[in-house]
Amino acid sequence: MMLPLPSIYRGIWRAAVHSLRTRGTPPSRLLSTCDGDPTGLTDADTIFALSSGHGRCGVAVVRISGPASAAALRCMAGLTHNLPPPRTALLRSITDPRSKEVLDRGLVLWFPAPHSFSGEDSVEFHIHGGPAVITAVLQALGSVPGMRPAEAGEFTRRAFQAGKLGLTEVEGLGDLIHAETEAQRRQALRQMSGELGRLYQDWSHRLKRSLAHVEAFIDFSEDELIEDGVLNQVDRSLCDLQAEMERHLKDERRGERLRSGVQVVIAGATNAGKSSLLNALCQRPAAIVSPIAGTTRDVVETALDIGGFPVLLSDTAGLRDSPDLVEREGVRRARERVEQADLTLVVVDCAGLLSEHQQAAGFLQEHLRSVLASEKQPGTDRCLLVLNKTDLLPEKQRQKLDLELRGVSGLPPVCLISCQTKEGLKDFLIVLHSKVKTLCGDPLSGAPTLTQARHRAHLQQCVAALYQYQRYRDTDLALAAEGVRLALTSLGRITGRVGAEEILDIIFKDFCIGK
Ligand SMILES: Nc1nc2c(ncn2[C@@H]2O[C@H](COP(=O)(O)OP(=O)(O)OP(=O)(O)O)[C@@H](O)[C@H]2O)c(=O)[nH]1
Repeated sequence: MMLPLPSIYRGIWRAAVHSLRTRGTPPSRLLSTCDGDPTGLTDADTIFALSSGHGRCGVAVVRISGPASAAALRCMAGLTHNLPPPRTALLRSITDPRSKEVLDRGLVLWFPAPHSFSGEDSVEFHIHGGPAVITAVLQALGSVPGMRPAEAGEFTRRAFQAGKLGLTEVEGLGDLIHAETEAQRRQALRQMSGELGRLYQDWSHRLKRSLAHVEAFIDFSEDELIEDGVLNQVDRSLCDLQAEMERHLKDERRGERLRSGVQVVIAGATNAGKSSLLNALCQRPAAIVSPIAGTTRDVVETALDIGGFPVLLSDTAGLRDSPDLVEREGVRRARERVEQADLTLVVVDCAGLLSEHQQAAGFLQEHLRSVLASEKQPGTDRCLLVLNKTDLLPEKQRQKLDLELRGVSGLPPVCLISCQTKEGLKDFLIVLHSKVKTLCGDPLSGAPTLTQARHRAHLQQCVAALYQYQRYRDTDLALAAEGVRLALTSLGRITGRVGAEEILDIIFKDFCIGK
């Protein structure tokens, strides 16, 4: 790129500041999560809270963050002169600063700023985890001037404000705390390590660069200070970026599914053994089982861990026409669940199937269509056919059925089970696990995936804004630039950090030779 003379730097800087001020909202500030708090709580306060879980436990951790941390440590751990070496546990008596009564004997740790979780001076007290000890220490801390109990998430908010964590890392941390299965833990840890944040930061940087170039072209091309090829370069860069974002969005919601749980719905005719299957999978009588057709009327949900993947399993009302209003509502709900399901387990009573149908495969295809409410060939990748009650079949017939259905095109994987004898359940679980795994993807392999609907919405806005650039590129460059600015703002809402200063930095870096 051709660069202006040093005397022009100031002009560029002024023009850039001016253009950012006058053309729409600058994508500058940190997100409003950090805005002033109407409750009057300020970041100058030193905050404290029990950071370990509530209830009786061996050791409880009380965390303090803010400018008065050192004072609290001194007065409560009897350290009149020197503070302990940073990040080194020291066994001390912990006393009430008012009465000087010893409250407990425990470990104290000192984390001077900026090398702490929150980026501020911080202290940890590792005390005995009895409720009376915890209450006494928290009350004593409340009596230290400048200290107050922390609001929910305030330590993390301070870490974010101090630039210790990006928004995606903050979200990863939240997910890690809430992770209930192994795969969720892996995904959350990966996000917390900043991989997703770095991907978005890279995109953000490329957008800022393009925006800076377009802005400069608008302001200086008439003075012939900007090379003609600049816009073509921006076109190429934005086109590449858009393709990357669209690929990232085409992930079939695997990361979000893993984060919130795979919706697996058990559906089928009455008395097929759907509730029995739910109970067998969760190993408790969660749903009522009875020989009376139409027993289950509402949706019964349970959360399961299938080989490290989270599953939300729903039993539904048996599908049949009924004059009963309540049952009809149950069937409507069942159909609604099937529509929203990531995976449907279509349960069929195989004893009834054989006695009534010579051609099991043909009947099952028809049955699947009616359960999945699909006119076309039912999607075989989002469903499993579970033939239950094999214990009622003579062995020969069971084998015949197995052979007949193996590899029939147009049918999803077929599992023969008996909820009564548990035969076939192990193999069924293997098939189910593999399905769920495919639906969630491997959280550790490949590029980091989207994990939240929030990210998806902002990214979709980002891509739409890049289309705006393309649309106006040849007719109205100011509107096209606005598209890039909107894209940057949308992306900034994910990462939580887009600053006008950063755009100006890039203008300087790219256009000032010798700097
Ligand atoms: N022999 C045999 N009976 C079973 C098996 N699984 C379920 N049953 C019986 O079949 C009947 C219906 O079972 P449910 O689990 O209530 O069936 P459902 O599909 O939930 O029935 P609805 O509530 O009517 O939709 C009960 O009497 C069960 O004990 C099985 O594998 N073998």
